[in-house]
Amino acid sequence: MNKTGFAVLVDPLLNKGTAFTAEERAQLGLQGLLPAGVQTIEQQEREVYERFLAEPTDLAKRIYLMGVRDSNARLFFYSMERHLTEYMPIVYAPTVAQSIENYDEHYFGSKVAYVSVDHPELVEESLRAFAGEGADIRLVVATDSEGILGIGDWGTNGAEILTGKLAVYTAAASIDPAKILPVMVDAGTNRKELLDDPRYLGNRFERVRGQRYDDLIQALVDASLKLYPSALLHWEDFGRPCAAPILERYRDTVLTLNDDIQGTGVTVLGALMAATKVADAPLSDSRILTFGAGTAGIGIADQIVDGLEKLGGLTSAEARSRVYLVDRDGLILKGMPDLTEGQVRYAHDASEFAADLKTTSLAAVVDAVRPTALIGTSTVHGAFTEDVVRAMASHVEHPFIAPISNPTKLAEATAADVIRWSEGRASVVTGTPSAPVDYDGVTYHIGQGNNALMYPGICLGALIPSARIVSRGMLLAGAQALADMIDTSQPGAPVLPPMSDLTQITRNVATAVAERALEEGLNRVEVADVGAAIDAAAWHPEY
Ligand SMILES: NC(=O)c1ccc[n+]([C@@H]2O[C@H](COP(=O)([O-])OP(=O)(O)OC[C@H]3O[C@@H](n4cnc5c(N)ncnc54)[C@H](O)[C@@H]3O)[C@@H](O)[C@H]2O)c1
Ligand SMILES: O=C(O)C[C@H](O)C(=O)O
Ligand SMILES: [Mn+2]
Repeated sequence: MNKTGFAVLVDPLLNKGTAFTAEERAQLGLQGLLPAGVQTIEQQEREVYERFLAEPTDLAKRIYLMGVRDSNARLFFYSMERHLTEYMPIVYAPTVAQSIENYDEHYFGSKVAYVSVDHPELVEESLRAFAGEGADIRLVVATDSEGILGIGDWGTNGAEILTGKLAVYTAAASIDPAKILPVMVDAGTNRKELLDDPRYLGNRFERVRGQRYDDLIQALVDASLKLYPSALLHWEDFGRPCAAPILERYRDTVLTLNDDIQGTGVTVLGALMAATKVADAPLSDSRILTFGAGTAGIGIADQIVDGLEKLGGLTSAEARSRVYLVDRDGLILKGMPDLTEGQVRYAHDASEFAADLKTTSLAAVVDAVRPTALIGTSTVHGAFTEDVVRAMASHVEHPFIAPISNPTKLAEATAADVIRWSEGRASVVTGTPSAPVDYDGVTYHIGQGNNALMYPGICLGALIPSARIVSRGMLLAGAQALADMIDTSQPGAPVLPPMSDLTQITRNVATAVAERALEEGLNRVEVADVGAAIDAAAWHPEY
């Protein structure tokens, strides 16, 4: 049944507000519901952008823009397309973290589907209710909010991470917002302030673990496969105990992507490949030290190892031996208690090191390991001190240094400090945007090492041929496509393409990923021309 009257105006995918023409107003029963003036989308957009500029704080800007998204999606994306670089840090990281931390003051619930560990039998109904009968959902994005960025467990207040990821999907990959379903998995929260806060809206109990939790996740996977068999399931910001096990359970049989593990892994691998061009060293010479061996840290390690093996020609054992991890208790060594499965893969033998090595000193570990690349996924602000960066730069002419913990306040170092302390020799990427750095007559542009560069393209590339799974080969093809966009001939050039090129990055990644899926025979539909299929699938924010 076609909607009329207010039902049109409150549907963000139908609403045009004051841009409805006189004819449309008559047809849709809107006469009397709008002021007399008729605007073009350009006029509306100018007003949106002026109001965006006038809002006093980043958080106020985000609340305003997401309000536009919720009332008129085409207008929001039309505006985002025009001001992508300015809107990204507001809609997405780092400002999304402020939305979540201040949720109680500003939200009454986010526009997402909620599923509860108490009611796995209602999961299918929740998805149907949110998407509407007959919806053509191609992408399900789920979080349980246990590990939001680096700010931890935010229970259902973490739902805003979904609205941020969704906006990026559509802005970057032109995925029709009507085809994306965000799901807040409510398994409780371990944040005491929330449990004690009368305004908290999620389940008021500690996180449920074990069989009941696994059953809820299985119910979500089952419902998604049943209702939307060709959809990709994207997992975001699950906590360390759950993220990797969920991915391992489903990655070989279901079309699925863990953004923090795989999206981050390919982003950093792409940057590392570009950095080896700057260093004029083969990828196979890389030695990796990852500080913060959790979900993202292990995801990056695994992805780099796959790259060293398949692109660098090392054996799998050789590739693994090039990775060193430091976590809370220092350098990860065989026999340490309570290692995760991922950490065990990279635990080194203590006999490789001097007996008096202070394994909890990052600078001392850098001196012992002599890594070419240092990656920060620890959430420890300032952990890459001057000593650490100078140690990196003393062993390698062009080290790769990636303090990518989010949001900005948790980053291991600033780009400016890393450039200064390495005397302009390090290739740097940061998780949130960094201003260019002037040092010794050169302007250094800093790549944003954020999985936003990759997850839209991987997903689009998997959806175009309706891939059965996201294979390791598809991920590597994506990383290669990213690295291929980098021209390192200019001094100060970044090792990742700029966020302003996000739609082109996404297209290149998607093309490579789709072509690899076809080569590997993972496609469920035939695609003769990937580029034409991407164009045909694209949703455009126009009236
Ligand atoms: N830029 C990106 O695209 C991107 C993607 C994913 C995650 N991240 C960031 O990475 C960070 C980690 O995320 P995660 O999902 O891996 O979290 P996580 O909790 O799974 O991992 C964090 C790890 O850091 C370790 N750690 C904590 N304190 C430490 C210390 N003092 N010394 C050494 N290690 C310490 C923890 O023990 C844990 O293993 C977050 O800030 C997140 O925003 C960035
Ligand atoms: O959300 C981001 O900005 C990147 C990443 O997924 C993270 O968890 O930090
Ligand atoms: Mn994340």
